[in-house]
Amino acid sequence: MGSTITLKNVAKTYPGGQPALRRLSLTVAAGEFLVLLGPSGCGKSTLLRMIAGLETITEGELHLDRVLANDLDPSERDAAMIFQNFALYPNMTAAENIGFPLAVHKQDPAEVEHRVESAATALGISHLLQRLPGQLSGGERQRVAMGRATVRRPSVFLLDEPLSSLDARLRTRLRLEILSSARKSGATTIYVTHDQAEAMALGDRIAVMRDGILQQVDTPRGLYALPANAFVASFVGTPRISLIHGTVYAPIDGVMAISLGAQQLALAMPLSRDHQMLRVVQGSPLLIGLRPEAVRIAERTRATEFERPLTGIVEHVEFQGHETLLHLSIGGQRADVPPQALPDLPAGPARSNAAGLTRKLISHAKAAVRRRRAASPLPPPSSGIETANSGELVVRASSGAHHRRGQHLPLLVDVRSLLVFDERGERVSPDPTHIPNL
Ligand SMILES: Nc1ncnc2c1ncn2[C@@H]1O[C@H](COP(=O)(O)OP(=O)(O)OP(=O)(O)O)[C@@H](O)[C@H]1O
Repeated sequence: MGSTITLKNVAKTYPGGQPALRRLSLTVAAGEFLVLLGPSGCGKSTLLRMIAGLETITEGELHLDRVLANDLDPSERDAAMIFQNFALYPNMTAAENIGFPLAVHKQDPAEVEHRVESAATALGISHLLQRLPGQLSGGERQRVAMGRATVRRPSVFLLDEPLSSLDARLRTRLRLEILSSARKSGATTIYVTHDQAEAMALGDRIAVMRDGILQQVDTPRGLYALPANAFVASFVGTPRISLIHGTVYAPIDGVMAISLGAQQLALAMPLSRDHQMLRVVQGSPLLIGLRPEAVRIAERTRATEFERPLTGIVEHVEFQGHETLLHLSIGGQRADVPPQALPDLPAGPARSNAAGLTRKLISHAKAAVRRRRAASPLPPPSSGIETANSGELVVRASSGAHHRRGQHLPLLVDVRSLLVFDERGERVSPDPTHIPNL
């Protein structure tokens, strides 16, 4: 059975360096498969190595099954780790490499043979057991390495980008094998990657990190539909979310709308609770996030009660086989993810509590009232769409459809699917208590 891994305000600063991890708190349940996801240098490997006992913890506490483990020797942690380039003993056969951790502990040779065979069968390498590493392909060597890590049946399985040196097809196959082997063994697994597709495919939950700060921990579905901030929104999902600079207009006696530059989206009346809350950020610079599935190509006469029309000019056509991606100009300005990493989540479930968000929004209210006095009315839709800042909106088209550069396309946007972030990149809509129906 796997161990519960608890990190409490864990921090790491390498000698003479910047903090690599800042006060990170996280609990991984026994038997859970957690993926650590983030760009290069965000501290993923550091965290994994601290759990394995290969790196000291500067501050905070690590508990394995509620036992304080900060100073436990790696051999006392019942954890196995696999690295990107796992070294096998070149003069030992695959069978001897896999059985090595058991032989070291002087296990009965018959038991060693049995365990090696069952590990090799699970990984589909029984026929390779008598070969030396030099006689194996990269993928086969990696499976032997996995066999060596799993043969001891550790409580904790730590994988640091184990598939990144393999080709895409093999990677897809091996990641399923890793998943099924982790499920069978019941070990608690932490898997490091910077590949969001791999993270989405594997994780029970995904912990997204940036600059040594935990940004969000959630299921793949939760991360996609309700990203805590613009960084998470843009890191998760293919194709990437379109982030466009926008503003909320909330006239006392008119329809509330979101301006995306040259075009506007009137919000559906009566306003949803999420959209009522947007009143307090009116006039502020915002980032509006549109996932491709929030937009469809259709004439305005086909609009449902929640869809609003936009016009897009095709800037680039990306044929993907099963679908075509269209990069469109809508007269808006593409927004970048704010450069500063947002501070760690508060401990516990407060983040998913609507009251927390409401409090935060209300704290904007005074400033909003001041801005409202100065706010200019909703600008009239402009007659032409500037394409200088081109291709800010990405939408899906069927692979059979033929589109060409410069074509004007009628679009419908489902305003219930808008993700709205403040200037710092923190999500202000929708409300964290429910998931938009993407
Ligand atoms: N031994 C070390 N001494 C000093 N600084 C280090 C050391 N190891 C890592 N760092 C720094 O700590 C930060 C986090 O590194 P880490 O390897 O944990 O990131 P990562 O997210 O795993 O990156 P990658 O995906 O590229 O492997 C980086 O800024 C890195 O330069």
